[in-house]
Amino acid sequence: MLFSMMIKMSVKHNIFLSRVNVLVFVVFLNFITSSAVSDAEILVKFRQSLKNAGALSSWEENKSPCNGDHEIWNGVLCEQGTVWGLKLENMGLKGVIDVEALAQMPNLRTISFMNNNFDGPLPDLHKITAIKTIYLSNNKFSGEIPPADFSGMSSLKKIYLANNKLSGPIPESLAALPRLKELTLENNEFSGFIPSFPQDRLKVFNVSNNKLEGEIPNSLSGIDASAFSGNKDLCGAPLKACSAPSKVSIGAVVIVALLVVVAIAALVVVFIILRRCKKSPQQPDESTAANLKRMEQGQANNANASSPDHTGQGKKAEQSTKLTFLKEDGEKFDMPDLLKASAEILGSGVFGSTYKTSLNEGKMMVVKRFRHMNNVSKEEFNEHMRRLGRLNHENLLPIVAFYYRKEEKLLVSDYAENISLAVHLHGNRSRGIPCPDWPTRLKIVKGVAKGLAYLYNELPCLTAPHGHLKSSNVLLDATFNPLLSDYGFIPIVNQEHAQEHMVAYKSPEYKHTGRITKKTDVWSFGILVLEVLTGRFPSNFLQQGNGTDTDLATWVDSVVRDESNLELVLDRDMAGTGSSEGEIMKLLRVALRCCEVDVESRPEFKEVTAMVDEVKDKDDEFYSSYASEGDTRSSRGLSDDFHHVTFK
Ligand SMILES: Nc1ncnc2c1ncn2[C@@H]1O[C@H](COP(=O)(O)OP(=O)(O)OP(=O)(O)O)[C@@H](O)[C@H]1O
Repeated sequence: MLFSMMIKMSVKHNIFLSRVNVLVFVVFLNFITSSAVSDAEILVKFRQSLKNAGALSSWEENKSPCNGDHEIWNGVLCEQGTVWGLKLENMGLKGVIDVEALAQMPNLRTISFMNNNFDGPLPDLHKITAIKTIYLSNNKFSGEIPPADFSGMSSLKKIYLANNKLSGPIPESLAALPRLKELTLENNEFSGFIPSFPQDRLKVFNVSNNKLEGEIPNSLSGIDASAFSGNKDLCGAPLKACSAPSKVSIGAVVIVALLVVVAIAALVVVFIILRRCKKSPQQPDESTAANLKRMEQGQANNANASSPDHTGQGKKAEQSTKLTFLKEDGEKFDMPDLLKASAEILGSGVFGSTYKTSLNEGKMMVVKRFRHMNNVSKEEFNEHMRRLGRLNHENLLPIVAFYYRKEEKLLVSDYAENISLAVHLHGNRSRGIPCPDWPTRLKIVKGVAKGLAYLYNELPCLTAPHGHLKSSNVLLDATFNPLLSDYGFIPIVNQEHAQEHMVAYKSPEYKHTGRITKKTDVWSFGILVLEVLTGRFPSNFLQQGNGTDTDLATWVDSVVRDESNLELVLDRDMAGTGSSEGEIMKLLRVALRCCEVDVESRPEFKEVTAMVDEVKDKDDEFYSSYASEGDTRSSRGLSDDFHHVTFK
């Protein structure tokens, strides 16, 4: 308060301040911001080794990252003017995590770099000795973790490393951590035995879908079996008992030795044949590879600056880059028209990168590259695109044109002026990104429901008509009208990629039964509405396979069981909520019903649309009758312990 008053005074009466006053002010300023300034310096240095760090452009060394408990910089968590956490999620970050820099921040207790593109070995985290929670899931970290990498980290309570490509043994030093409560290592390539974690301390534990083998340590026998599923050769409680080792007879040893000799001989023969074949190699499809390369180069050049290709090679590439248009009306152009303009990268998603570019007349277009649709033939792809191209609804982003090549596909669409819901919910306020108020959020939710209902009607053959509903795929036009994007892709995305990345495959039913259903999009819609109302990233709330449901819905459900707690879950930045609590609660209950883990109890989308239609932006006399039935609506299983899923 005093600080802001002084700033105001200094601006207003600047010219009247005496030299002495200025001096006193500067000394005072230095005194109260000294620790924040040093955080700023460290973080600016930390950012230098990151790539694709556009989301951190608010990090300016001469500005403090925090104002009291409020963050000024994007992605920092503040307490009493100092940075206690970094939450750099979903930012497409790459490069090197400068641990040396972070180790200099005495108050740093939590870091999350989830859902980015970091690769290479896991950073040497034990240098940040006082750290309590580390979230690095959903990146591309790979390689072995040295056995002693976590030694000495006596404060460490939570480590999330799921969905990376980490390999080798699970480090012994992890099992030796004295305070470790939560550990997720699922969907990696860890091999060998599970070390012996001390009994009864781990509340969240998951090592499913690795290459682990051997007997599960006794201390972990009480954990749900799903936490160990999908491994190479694990046995013992909670899985089936290990079979006793059988005695090996001399005869068996002789047979195995003989087999080995035969196998080696066969390998030698194959080797000789291969060497002979090498003398007349088959030529690779040069033209395809080269054309793609040229096109990629064209795009890369254009991502930086306007650079039309005047070479003969460029001409060849132009010829091979014919766009197929999906609508009769509307301007026609070709790939070189898009590539001539200077393109700006909007971001990199799970399918590839997305660029904004402008046509000759200045019309903004968006080109999205897909790299994970290789298994689909040209005919299938064309047919599916034409089916999507026939869709027409005010809440769908139309696909204007597409381009097919075996190795990659491009989709062209109009540019949505206000980018996406994700940007407005989680974007940087200090960069002038407005925060939508309650009526705007309700308008967006209603539009999304309409768009989704239309998809259910028009694409009845698709199990999940959208399949990838999330806030960055809800684009916003100039009037904040929502436009769904990336819909209807499930049939054309490579299965393994879809399973790993698409929202539909993260639904509870996919986790439990390996299937998605007609109600999977209903679940995604529920999660999206909760994100809209709470302002929280759903990916911060991971669902674990050990019996404790810890998703965003469970957390909200457990807090608003007592409706007077509504305020505790609502986004604090959402304005315009006065006299609307009843209606907000109504929408929240609809969202929770959509998030029923049990697919049977989850409503059909038609029902959801009707319920959303009823929500108004102001309370009226109907609210009192609604409130009396409110608690009976949700039958979700509730978790007592939801603290471990909140970021703090
Ligand atoms: N037509 C468009 N107009 C404006 N912004 C867009 C458009 N299409 C995509 N974007 C924005 O560009 C960014 C990158 O989009 P992209 O689709 O590549 O990634 P994503 O939505 O984050 O992830 P995913 O690949 O899973 O959909 C996102 O912020 C997205 O909202």
